[in-house]
Amino acid sequence: MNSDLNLVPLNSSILHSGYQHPVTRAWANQGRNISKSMFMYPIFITDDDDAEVSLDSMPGQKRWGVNKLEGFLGPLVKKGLSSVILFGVPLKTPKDAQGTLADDPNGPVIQAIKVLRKAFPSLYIATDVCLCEYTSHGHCGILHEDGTINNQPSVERLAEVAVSYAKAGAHCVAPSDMMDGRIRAIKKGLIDAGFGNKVTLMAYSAKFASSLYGPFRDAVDSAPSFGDRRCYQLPPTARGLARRAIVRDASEGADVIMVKPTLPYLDIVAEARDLAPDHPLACYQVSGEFAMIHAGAKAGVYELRRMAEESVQSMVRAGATIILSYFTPEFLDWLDEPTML
Ligand SMILES: NCc1[nH]cc(CCC(=O)O)c1CC(=O)O
Ligand SMILES: [Zn+2]
Ligand SMILES: [Zn+2]
Repeated sequence: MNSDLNLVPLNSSILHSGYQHPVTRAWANQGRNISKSMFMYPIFITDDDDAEVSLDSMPGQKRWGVNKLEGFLGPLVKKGLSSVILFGVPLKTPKDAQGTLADDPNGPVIQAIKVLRKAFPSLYIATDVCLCEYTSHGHCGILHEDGTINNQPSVERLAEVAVSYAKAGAHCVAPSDMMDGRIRAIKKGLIDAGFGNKVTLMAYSAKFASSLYGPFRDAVDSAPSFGDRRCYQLPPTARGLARRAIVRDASEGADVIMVKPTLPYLDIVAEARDLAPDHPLACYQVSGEFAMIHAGAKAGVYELRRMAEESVQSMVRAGATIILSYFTPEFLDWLDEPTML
């Protein structure tokens, strides 16, 4: 008696022959490999110049003072670190409703840009642009009396901050606030200040209101003092809004499109690849994803390196060309070792 299986022609029923050897597994990779230059390392810089403070919720990550940056990053640059993204963490100076500290010339981010430009001439320096680390209320924009977002002054302030970072020497500004129209406002600010063709604008375009930002908010002390971010970060179910935000930001002048978080949103990464096929596409593997991968490894669910590699491989498969990850230092080592294919 013939089973259905026997009706399948022999040549199309066999796949193992195409990947039983490490060499054929390498050939099965239909596209790009993970490479060192894809990685951008997020760094927390605080306003205590000699600080080196471990973060409980993010294994191996620290809050750094500007005096420690050269010693910390030197070995990583030697291993091939090509880019960083800076987050300011002011803990000593009082915050206000406008986020005045965001572009304080003596603040940690502007100081760090200058130190890093000097110490590592080849290192590409991006800066996160947002107000939540600097506002007394912890929201990403400026508020009306009733606590809702006041969009126009928010985008004006964000553009001002982005231009200050450009003036200090940042190669790239990356607004993560999710205010409407901030890409256009920042692009215009950069052009008017003479940075139009010098500074990259990386837009956190599809940024979802996620549970996965918890460790970051601990790290930078930026949890909102009331309410939440659901009026400006995207609802997790909103594929349509994500698509519109990606198209809008590309049309407003973004040089790079970002999707964040990554693993629960790989479909959106693939959408972004289609909607903005000619833009570099960044994926932010956020603090909660990093913590989750560590926690699973600690619980014996999987081996850390394999899971970290699998997570980044999935982003690249979906279309990512840039990976923001707290695993960057590990990948600089792993990519020098034989792959695990
Ligand atoms: N605008 C702030 C900001 N910029 C980057 C992250 C998340 C980074 C991470 O979790 O690693 C957040 C947190 C948030 O929006 O609440
Ligand atoms: Zn913010
Ligand atoms: Zn609300």
